[in-house]
Amino acid sequence: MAQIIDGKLISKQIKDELKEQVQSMKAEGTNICLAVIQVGEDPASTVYVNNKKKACTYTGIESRAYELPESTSEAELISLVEQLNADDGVNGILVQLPLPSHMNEDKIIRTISPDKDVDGFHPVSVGRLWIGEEGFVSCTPAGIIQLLKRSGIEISGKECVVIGRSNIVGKPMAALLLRENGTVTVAHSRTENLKEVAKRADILIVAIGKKEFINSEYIKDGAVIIDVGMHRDENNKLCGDVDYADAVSKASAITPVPGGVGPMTIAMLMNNCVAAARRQEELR
Ligand SMILES: NC(=O)C1=CN([C@@H]2O[C@H](COP(=O)(O)OP(=O)(O)OC[C@H]3O[C@@H](n4cnc5c(N)ncnc54)[C@H](OP(=O)(O)O)[C@@H]3O)[C@@H](O)[C@H]2O)C=CC1
Ligand SMILES: Nc1nc(=O)c2c([nH]1)NC[C@@H]1CN(c3ccc(C(=O)N[C@@H](CCC(=O)O)C(=O)O)cc3)C=[N+]21
Repeated sequence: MAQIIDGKLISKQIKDELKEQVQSMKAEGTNICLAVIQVGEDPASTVYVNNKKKACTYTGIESRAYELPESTSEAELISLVEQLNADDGVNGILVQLPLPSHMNEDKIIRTISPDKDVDGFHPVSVGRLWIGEEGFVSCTPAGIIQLLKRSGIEISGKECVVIGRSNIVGKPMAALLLRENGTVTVAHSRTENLKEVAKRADILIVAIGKKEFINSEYIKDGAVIIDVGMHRDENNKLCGDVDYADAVSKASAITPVPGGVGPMTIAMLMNNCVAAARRQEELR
């Protein structure tokens, strides 16, 4: 029987730990505030943004929501980000992705001050991660490391295969597994013999963006399966990049969707906000 890794429960534990830290910081006069910017009304983004607001309320972090119309110009968005960079009352800035197609996401991400980059997407944060300096780490991969550690799964020395090489999931995931002394392979759409490559994994992280793509044929007996994917099926039910019903028979541990990686992303965002406020306090 596979161990079901309960991301909802583990994320609650982390949020409870953070809640206490936020309380004691508040008692010493440090308020913590996250600014969340959403451009347009993509329904999936609205769900995620609302989950972030709820987590802020739960942990005692103030959240400021900026809901901008789809028609907002890039210059207007940049000017809002610059204003928030300069605002001492704001500790973290998150611009929800994807942005409308008339905007250059990389340019917007670079506008966010690296000191307030709680998503960990700024090139400065990415560089710090790869050279092992302290900095903000992308929330989804950071959450996956917490899931593994808190489930008692050893990373050091293990064969870790990451499928997907996006800047926000696959690449930072590879960096973190390497930092934890895993032996890391990154696979992608040009990988030959993906099944064989995936089957090497003791720990298989799947971030492809294709509904239920990975089944038991890609899985070594006893592997740990982490499913980052997020989709809705024909019946509007959430599902992942992994065919859970099939994969569960081979895995020693597996994350469900929903209730796996998703809630951890939000918990790590809260963690990054607390860290941002701490660092800014030290710099003052
Ligand atoms: N739960 C959470 O908190 C989060 C969930 N997500 C979800 O995770 C998934 C991945 O997100 P993201 O990384 O942003 O996605 P991207 O679309 O940016 O990247 C997908 C990656 O998968 C690779 N890929 C695509 N098709 C294949 C294939 N057939 N075989 C092997 N590799 C393939 C691509 O390769 P190539 O580079 O060659 O094109 C690319 O590197 C999505 O479902 C997304 O919704 C994302 C962020 C957070
Ligand atoms: N700047 C930016 N930062 C992000 O971190 C970011 C982003 N843009 N754009 C989109 C992706 C996706 N993402 C998720 C967050 C929470 C859940 C989550 O809470 N999932 C729940 C279910 C949610 C539901 O009910 O739909 C679960 O898996 O149990 C999922 C996905 C953050 N992202």
